[in-house]
Amino acid sequence: MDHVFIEGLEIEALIGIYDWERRVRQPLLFDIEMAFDNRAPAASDNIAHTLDYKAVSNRVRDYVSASGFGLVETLAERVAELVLAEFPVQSVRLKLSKPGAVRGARAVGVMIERSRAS
Ligand SMILES: Nc1nc2c(c(=O)[nH]1)N=C([C@H](O)[C@@H](O)CO)CN2
Repeated sequence: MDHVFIEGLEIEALIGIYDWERRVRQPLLFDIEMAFDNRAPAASDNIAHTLDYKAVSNRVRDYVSASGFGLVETLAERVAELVLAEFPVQSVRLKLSKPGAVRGARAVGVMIERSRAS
């Protein structure tokens, strides 16, 4: 299966379980891989036939910027649900990184993969 991907999408959000984290926005990084058959857009050279990575990026940015969850698990799940519900992808693999959250680690976070119920 082909994929369309978005790598290193940086979005600031309210995220975290500690009191101080409820008062400041923190940077998050999203890597998103979406299963999508690219043969139709390749044949037509028409953006209308693609899974438009810019449209997905804008939608994810709007959602994440307005969110305020405690756990990265919750946010990752909601973003995967949104992508599956609003875009014609078979499945989505999502890595959510929270840079600088743990001293000594470049980033921490979660990776999930979700498929459309068939
Ligand atoms: N599995 C998780 N562990 C932790 C989370 C989380 O969202 N998922 N969150 C925190 C704190 O918010 C942390 O990021 C602050 O540095 C701790 N562990």
